[in-house]
Amino acid sequence: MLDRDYKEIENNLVEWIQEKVNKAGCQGAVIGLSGGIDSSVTSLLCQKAFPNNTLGLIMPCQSSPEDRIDAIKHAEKFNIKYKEINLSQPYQQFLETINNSDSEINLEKAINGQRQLQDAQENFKLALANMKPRLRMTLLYFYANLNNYLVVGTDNRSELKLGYFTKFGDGGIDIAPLGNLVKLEVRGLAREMGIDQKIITKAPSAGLWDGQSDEDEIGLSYREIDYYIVDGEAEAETAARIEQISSANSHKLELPAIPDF
Ligand SMILES: Nc1ncnc2c1ncn2[C@@H]1O[C@H](COP(=O)(O)OP(=O)(O)OC[C@H]2O[C@@H]([n+]3cccc(C(=O)O)c3)[C@H](O)[C@@H]2O)[C@@H](O)[C@H]1O
Ligand SMILES: Nc1ncnc2c1ncn2[C@@H]1O[C@H](COP(=O)(O)OP(=O)(O)OP(=O)(O)O)[C@@H](O)[C@H]1O
Ligand SMILES: [Mg+2]
Repeated sequence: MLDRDYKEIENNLVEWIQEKVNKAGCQGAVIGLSGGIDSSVTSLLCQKAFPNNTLGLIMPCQSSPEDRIDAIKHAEKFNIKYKEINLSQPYQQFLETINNSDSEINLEKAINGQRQLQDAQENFKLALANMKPRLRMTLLYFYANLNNYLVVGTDNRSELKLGYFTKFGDGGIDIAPLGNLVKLEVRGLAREMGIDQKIITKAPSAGLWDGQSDEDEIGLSYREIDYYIVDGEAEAETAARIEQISSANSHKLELPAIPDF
């Protein structure tokens, strides 16, 4: 699986992005830059496809300062135009508005700047966390509208199979160039493209709360997930778990249900 011609994949994806953007009658691409591997690879592909019309947006939202630095370094290393727009305050204001308007919920902990939501009730934690990618999506579309660009998503095949993304958040995109590559293949492509080693080796994280890790939250390693997706190889229990998660989240890749009567 890992033994693929990544140079050829890179060239094909650059061409594919050009085709999709041109076919849409658009001029370029806007991408959220997180300092993680998926957005680093995607932004570099876009930069190669549209050297003068690629925009990276760094959007901290009570997130890791180190990831922000990694994103800036990546953009500067590859000469990717970027803007930084900090969403921590608007996010905070959303929470305060909910808190002041809805007497049934108490968001005091979150409002007091407590980034650690680990202790919160699961529903509460996800409801708060998922607002962050949805705010980012709003800004990405602002810049897409403004510049006649497409919003280029970073979702890979592993995340799409599991539905491991926020509906209408990081899943709210126009095209997904990495959508046919599993995470381990994205790493192969990143090495081929000269992405920083630090970005390639950092633990995948949605960065929605302190210490979040994809593999911990999913309860499976990308090695297990990817070998199952690509080769069908997995312990029976692992395979069943992947299919169960995938099926529960399949609605995220479908259009809203409409009555057929
Ligand atoms: N059967 C169904 N048919 C139609 N709609 C259905 C549905 N079941 C739920 N829904 C709707 O979907 C909502 C749940 O979906 P959603 O809001 O996405 O929320 P949910 O899937 O619970 O949470 C998002 C997950 O993605 C992870 N994530 C997010 C962002 C980035 C990354 C990353 O890898 O970087 C990972 C995050 O850590 C979390 O585990 C429900 O509240 C409901 O509105
Ligand atoms: N702080 C941020 N600023 C801008 N965009 C962000 C930020 N955090 C997340 N995103 C966007 O959301 C996408 C989904 O996050 P995700 O964590 O899956 O990808 P990643 O960070 O690029 O790679 P990894 O999965 O290895 O952490 C990112 O690729 C990026 O486009
Ligand atoms: Mg990340």
